[in-house]
Amino acid sequence: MADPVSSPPPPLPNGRSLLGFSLTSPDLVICAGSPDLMSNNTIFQNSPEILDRNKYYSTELSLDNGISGSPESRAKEETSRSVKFSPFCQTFYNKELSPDSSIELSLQGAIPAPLPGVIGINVGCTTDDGAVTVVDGLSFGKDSCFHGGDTVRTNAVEDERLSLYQTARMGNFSYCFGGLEAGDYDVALHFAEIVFTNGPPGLRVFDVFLQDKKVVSHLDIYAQVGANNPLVISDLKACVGRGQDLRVRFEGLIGSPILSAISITKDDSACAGEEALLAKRMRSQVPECESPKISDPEMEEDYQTLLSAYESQKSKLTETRKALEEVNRENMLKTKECQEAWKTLEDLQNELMRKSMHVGSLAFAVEGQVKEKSKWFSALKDLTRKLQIMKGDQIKLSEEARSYKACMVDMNGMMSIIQSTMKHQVHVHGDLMKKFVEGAKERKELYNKVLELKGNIRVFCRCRPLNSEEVAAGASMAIDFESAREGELTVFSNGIPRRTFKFDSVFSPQANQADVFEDTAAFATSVLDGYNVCIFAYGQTGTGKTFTMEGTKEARGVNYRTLEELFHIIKEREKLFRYEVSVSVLEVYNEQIRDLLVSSSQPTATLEIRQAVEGQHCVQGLVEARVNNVHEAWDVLQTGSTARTVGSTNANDHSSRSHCLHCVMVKGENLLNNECTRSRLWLVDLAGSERVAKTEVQGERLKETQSINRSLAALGDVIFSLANKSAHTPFRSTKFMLLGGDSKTLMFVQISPNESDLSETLCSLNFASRVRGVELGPAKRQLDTSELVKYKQMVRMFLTI
Ligand SMILES: Nc1ncnc2c1ncn2[C@@H]1O[C@H](COP(=O)(O)OP(=O)(O)OP(=O)(O)O)[C@@H](O)[C@H]1O
Repeated sequence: MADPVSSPPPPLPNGRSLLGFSLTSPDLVICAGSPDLMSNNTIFQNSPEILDRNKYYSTELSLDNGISGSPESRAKEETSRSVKFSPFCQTFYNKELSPDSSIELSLQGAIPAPLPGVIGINVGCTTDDGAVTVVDGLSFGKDSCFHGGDTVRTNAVEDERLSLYQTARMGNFSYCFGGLEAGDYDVALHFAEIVFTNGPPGLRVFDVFLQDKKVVSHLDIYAQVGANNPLVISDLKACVGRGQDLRVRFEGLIGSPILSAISITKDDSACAGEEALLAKRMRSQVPECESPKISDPEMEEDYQTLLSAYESQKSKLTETRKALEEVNRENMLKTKECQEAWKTLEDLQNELMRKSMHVGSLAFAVEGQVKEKSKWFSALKDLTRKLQIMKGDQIKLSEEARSYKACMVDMNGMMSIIQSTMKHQVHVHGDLMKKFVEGAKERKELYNKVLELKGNIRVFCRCRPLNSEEVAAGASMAIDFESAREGELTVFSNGIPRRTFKFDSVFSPQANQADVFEDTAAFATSVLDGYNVCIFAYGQTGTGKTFTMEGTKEARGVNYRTLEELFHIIKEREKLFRYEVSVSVLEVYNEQIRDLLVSSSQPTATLEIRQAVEGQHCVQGLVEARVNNVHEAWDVLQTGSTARTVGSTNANDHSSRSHCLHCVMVKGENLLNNECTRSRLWLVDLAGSERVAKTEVQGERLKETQSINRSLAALGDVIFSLANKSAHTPFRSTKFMLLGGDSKTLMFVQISPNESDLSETLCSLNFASRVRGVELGPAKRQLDTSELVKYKQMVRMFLTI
């Protein structure tokens, strides 16, 4: 006897496998939010329809056919195991299932009953999706008869012919078609990968069961036809017994199964053949019995015995049939009970599934809460620790505050002491400041006094060395510097000492520029103390006036060194004094004043001297360039010097034919008492004095030389006027009145050592000596003006020879 149950009930699904994900995993959230799933679809909204379990588990018992079906039908089953793709699929994609995939077809025991039936379902399609889809003459209506899974929809499949594949069902689901006539059916399944459209293969592998028999195994749609392409597996044979349902179930091996459409058509030919075969077998198994005619009494007896045995067997068979029918009825009842139990079980499973999902989401939420709680807990722990530290700090601070409070009392006492000390100090400071200002003033006055004692007009004599031409010509020295340290020099003529001169300083040809400046530096201090200073070089052409004043880049002269000293003292005094320095450069040429800072391209206006304050004069409209350091000042002075008028004389190839006057204006402010000063430093390189007869010049150059000599004679007037401290300069015709006023004057008298220049040398020395003598001696104050006039006339006479 065969097993009375045609197919075992499917294994009881648990909530976890139904869900397809771990309850505590975040898959739940990801699935719900996946863009591949329709957002308005939930598992609850797509609850499966209740299957007709009366049919699902009904079992037909037949002694005639047995459970496995006839050998013929088994033979047919063997031959019908095949994989068939629809022409549609083959035409468009021409692909086959992978070797791993196989499709099995099993023929169930069937009772022949010619029933019409064609079912087409567009899986995942709802009534909202519109009209019925027709493919290959078969209509596909809205989705029904399903159990489990979710609907999926895609817009990627736009071809109208492929509209069947725009919707699908995904998950572990099954279809159950009830009310079918008993018989064989052809089942065609339509698949398309519309979710994992980017692959790779192997993301979704599943099996298909027909009437609980696996007919397709390890199906991987993406591996077969790629994404958004149809795959049709047709001619899957299913046999439906009387009162049975047709069941198609999908089980995922990797991921969830997916189905786009399903079609079922009745296979009449198979049923007809099966029916005929069944009738033949029925006939062969139940032959008609006729009573044979037996003549032999023994045989008659045997026959009767057999007949009675047959009758008894027949009655037993009838009883057995009755018993079987009874068993069948009981079985039906039990089946009904089982179906009810199954339905209850399924309800429970659904409930369990819902609960599991709820538990899953709760678990997820709890997990989140736990995480949040632990976060808060650690934050709380952190805060507690900080609070403890702060408490400790607060205790320390309280202690410190207490000690500070105690200190404050002492501090207040100290404060009052400090305040009174401060007051005293401020008072002392005021006194000190007053004393300092007075001291500074006193120092200035004393310094000035010293300079005054040295003489307001001081005369330094400097002798240049014999130049190479003079040496080559065998020139002899006319000056002896043995007593130069005492400020004396002796003039020789033909080897006999003719006369000795005494000056404030005498510099022999061996003295360098630094030696010369050593005694000059004090004048820079005087300028910053607010005194006017005038330093000029006087002498015969080519005796080194320009060399002493300007110098060269390698051997800086008085001009550069005085400026350097000036800015050095300004830097030293910067905390006590604020100074502003500006410079002008002008030349006196042919009795005309020219501003050397005005570009030669600009029209030159005749500059005139005006009286500024009592005893002081200034040039109106003279450019004054503001300078901040020695470099800026030197650059400006150099610009002016290069514009100076020079010419060639017998005595000097590059003789200065004009008087070059550099004026440095200093404005000072004492930051302690706000006392302001305004002073000038004149640095004058005079044109060379020379005798007209000696230089043999004529025409313009003669006029030029005469003009130079005239102005130098006028300089004598100015100097003597300074010596007299006369507020009124009697020689207004000279431009040197500029140098007038309360000036300290330093005169460099430059001489030549050459004996052939002796007469010019004597003239210069005499002039310088008289000037010095006039100024220095106490006789100065009682200076005889007739004597002064005599000297001036001497100078004039000498210069015009
Ligand atoms: N003390 C000295 N040591 C070395 N060389 C000197 C010295 N004095 C003058 N000389 C040189 O003598 C030459 C003439 O000097 P400088 O031009 O300075 O004379 P000057 O008196 O300015 O002439 P002028 O009045 O014609 O302009 C220059 O070549 C200069 O370098």
